[in-house]
Amino acid sequence: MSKDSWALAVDVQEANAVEVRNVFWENSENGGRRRQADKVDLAEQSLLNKLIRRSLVRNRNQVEVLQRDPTSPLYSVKTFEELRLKPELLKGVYNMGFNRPSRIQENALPLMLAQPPQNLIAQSQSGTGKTAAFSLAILSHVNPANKWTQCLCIAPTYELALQIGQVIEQMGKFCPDVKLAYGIRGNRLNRGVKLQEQIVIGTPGTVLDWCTKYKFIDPKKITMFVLDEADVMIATQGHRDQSIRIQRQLTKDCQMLLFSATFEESVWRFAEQVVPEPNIIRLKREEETLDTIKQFYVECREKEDKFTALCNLYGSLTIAQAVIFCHTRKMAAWLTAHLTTEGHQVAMLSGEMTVEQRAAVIERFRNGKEKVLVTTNVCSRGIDVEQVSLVVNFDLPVDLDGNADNDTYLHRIGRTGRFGRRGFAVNMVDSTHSMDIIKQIEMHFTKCFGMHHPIKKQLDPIKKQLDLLPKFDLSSFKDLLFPCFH
Ligand SMILES: Nc1ncnc2c1ncn2[C@@H]1O[C@H](COP(=O)(O)OP(=O)(O)OP(=O)(O)O)[C@@H](O)[C@H]1O
Repeated sequence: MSKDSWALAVDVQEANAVEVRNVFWENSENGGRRRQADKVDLAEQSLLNKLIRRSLVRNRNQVEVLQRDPTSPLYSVKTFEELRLKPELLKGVYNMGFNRPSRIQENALPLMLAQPPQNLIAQSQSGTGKTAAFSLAILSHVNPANKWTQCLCIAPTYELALQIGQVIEQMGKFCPDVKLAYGIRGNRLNRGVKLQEQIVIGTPGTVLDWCTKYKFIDPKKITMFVLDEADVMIATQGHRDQSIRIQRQLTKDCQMLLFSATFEESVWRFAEQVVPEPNIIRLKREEETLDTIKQFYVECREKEDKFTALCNLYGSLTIAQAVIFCHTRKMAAWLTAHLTTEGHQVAMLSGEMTVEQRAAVIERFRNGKEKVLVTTNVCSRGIDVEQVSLVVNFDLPVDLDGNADNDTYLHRIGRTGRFGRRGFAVNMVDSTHSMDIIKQIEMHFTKCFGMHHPIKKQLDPIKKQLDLLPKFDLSSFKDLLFPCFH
């Protein structure tokens, strides 16, 4: 790869842009330079998260609750029984294997089920139980005897809407009279029909058409409106306005609930437009640190040299599990092909794969079928595999200007303090520029954490203090890495 190649910082983009791109320049055959983009949109990322997640994301951060009426008592529940749910619904919850409410559910559920109805804006990271929470609120809210739509739920894409629908169907398994319909493109109904399903889940465009153009739904009879994935919603062209137009059709007594995994200023402004007089619940993400990570760098001359270094490390990589990060999918493909030719079994995540294919690769990796995963930054979102104890930055993370991308570095190798899993990071340095980047990263984290987290060139001097992964054989690292140093 050319030395001046660069990649966008994913975290920055996620906050600002419509889509996440990993962009790079490469020399084309006719000598010109070509721009390539590895795109993953936020809705896909969110779907990927849902497809691969089977349990709650553990989180120790405190929930912040901001009540509209600060004088009213703050309810929180530790058990589902306390919510006084219909028995068939409680059975559905237990049937899903939920024993007790998650952190966010402890506070959000009593608020959502309160009488008179309360509006809510809730933010917590992906996987903390938001979907399950509002699914329970929806099922508890609707009256099965009334054969009209009472609850509208909108999500950014067809696939995300289906995921929510599946949770509601599973949770409502013992509530046979509650029905749901999907307001998604391609789901055509005859003109003049009035929907009898109590719940409609869909995408903003279709749901808006069903309410206004086709009148399959009477928006004045909607008593609960749920907007999921607000951050993804506003990043999708048109969805923001359509969501607001749906909301304007509803009565002022309709209960409005909005959920988001992140809360930048733009999401906040949107949320305030959609949810009047809200109660607010926030659960902050646990900070990642480098405290338990041993970091090294290896000096190489060019990519072939980096490849040799990697092959030398390979035996150690596969004792535990490793993720290797490349700038671009082209580099990831090159590396995967070469590792495979050498007889190594590796998995690769690539931007060309469908979200289902990516989920399947992550699943196999999680189950240990492959020990090494090669990926680009963009594709790696959604991977949180506890047994990954080694991260290799085959290419160092840089931002648009070619400077060190510290956030991405932390995201790749950092761990949440609580679980404190030990880790090991190897950075491949192949130019004076990348040496400069490694220095920038080191300085940044020293300043930032007020503590020196050295990125060592040699393994040997600190080898003795490394009580690393129990099964890790460091001697092989040392011997095999050194040939690569200048
Ligand atoms: N109380 C609970 N007990 C055990 N598991 C739960 C509980 N609530 C949710 N889960 C499970 O945790 C996982 C994440 O939950 P959920 O999908 O509701 O989170 P989320 O915050 O909506 O995530 P996303 O933002 O990705 O949609 C799911 O597999 C879900 O079945």
